[in-house]
Amino acid sequence: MTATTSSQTAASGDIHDPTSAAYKKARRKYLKSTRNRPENVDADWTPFRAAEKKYKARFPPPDLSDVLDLAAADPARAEEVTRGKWKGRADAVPCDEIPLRGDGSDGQGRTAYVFPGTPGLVLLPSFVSHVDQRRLVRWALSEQAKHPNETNLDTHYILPPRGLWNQYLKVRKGECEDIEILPRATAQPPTRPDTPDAAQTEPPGPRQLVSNEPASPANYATLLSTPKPPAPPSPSVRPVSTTALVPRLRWANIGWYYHWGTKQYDFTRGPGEISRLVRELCKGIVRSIPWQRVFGEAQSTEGMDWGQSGPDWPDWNDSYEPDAGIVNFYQTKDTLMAHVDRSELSATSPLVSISLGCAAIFLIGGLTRDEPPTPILLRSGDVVIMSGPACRRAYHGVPRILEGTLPPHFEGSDGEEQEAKDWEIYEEYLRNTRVNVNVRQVFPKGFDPTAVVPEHGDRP
Ligand SMILES: O=C(O)CCC(=O)C(=O)O
Ligand SMILES: [Fe+2]
Repeated sequence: MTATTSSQTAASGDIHDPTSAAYKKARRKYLKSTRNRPENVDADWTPFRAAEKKYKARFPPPDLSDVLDLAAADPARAEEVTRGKWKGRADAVPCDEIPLRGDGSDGQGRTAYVFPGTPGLVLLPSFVSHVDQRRLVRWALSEQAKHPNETNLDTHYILPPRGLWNQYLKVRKGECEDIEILPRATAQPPTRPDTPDAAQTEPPGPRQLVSNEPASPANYATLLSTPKPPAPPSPSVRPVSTTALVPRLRWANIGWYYHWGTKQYDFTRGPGEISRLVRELCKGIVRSIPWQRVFGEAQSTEGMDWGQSGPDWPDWNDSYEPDAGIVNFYQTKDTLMAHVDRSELSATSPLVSISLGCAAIFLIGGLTRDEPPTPILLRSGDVVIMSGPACRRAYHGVPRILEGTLPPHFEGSDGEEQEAKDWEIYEEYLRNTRVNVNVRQVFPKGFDPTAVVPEHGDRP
């Protein structure tokens, strides 16, 4: 255990302890910010918005007794749960345990949970082995968040060719200077803020999520012909050191490239790479689910619209093929507001979401914001699957990252890791970070994108 670990939950930093500096500071800020607040300000909130507000609250820290936390009942995770201070309840939400397929010889967690209130939602607590969790973190920072993949920082900065994180490792190891990373805008004429292009830039900061038409095989030709101009770099961005930029990394794409301005995939850029590690892990996860137990006769089919070709779940063991996604990097104050992922043509195929590092509150609701969401405490190694018509396009979000919750298995070097020498730099970053690997399938089985001609123009 390192020195930072034992001190992270000391009195000064524990928000739950009314005598701590952290508690008093949060209280002061709360009183200041609510001083002139009109009454009834929350009268019009949707149930989803109300839940977001509840878990976002800095003061008093939210009560998590109605948050599903399956680790709270798992003796193997006791240290992780007690050390982190934040704790929900294993019986907070109605859900049913189902056994996973396979013999369990891989030593991973072998049970999943399904939710009668949200058919198609599957939770696999502690599914990813500790070794794979560390591998995924290394992969996300060192391999995925760099060219030719795109990150949120690429629009505004000229990032080092070896990738921001690899540059940072060199700086931290004393192998090079903490060089300034230059803004992209200096190399180009300034953009007037009122031009249409500028309106399509994703501003620095939290991801902006606006409404878009759901993608489907029927509108694929339109998607192809929608212009997707590159987002212009912000003219107000200043040079910044590598060290200062690392905590501002928010996302990196996986596979097909996403165009934030139109909220559509830019298929003209070709299929981006999808790493073997992620592909095999996700395919293994989907194959391990007894889908019959999730969608079979026992479950209600009411309101389950699978579309013209009917339920596709019986084929998923063979037809599931991840080809896109995003790695999200959250610092402890970051949130992801309620949204629906509907840019993929397949509206039912499993979306596999892997949590790493610090824990978070995940809210998953229904097809509108009016359905009260289910709150789930996601910890490192947990996997969520969103699938089928009631869940794949359900509203969901992450209103809170839970500080001080990095589990013990990320601490210290693992003797078997070849590059164990630099692990402490990863560990330090993870103390304030949650990484989410969010993997999707864009094209439904049997859909041939090369056979479609754009509405106006040539094939990509
Ligand atoms: O971080 C998470 O658990 C969810 C991320 C997500 O919903 C997304 O990337 O669309
Ligand atoms: Fe999402």
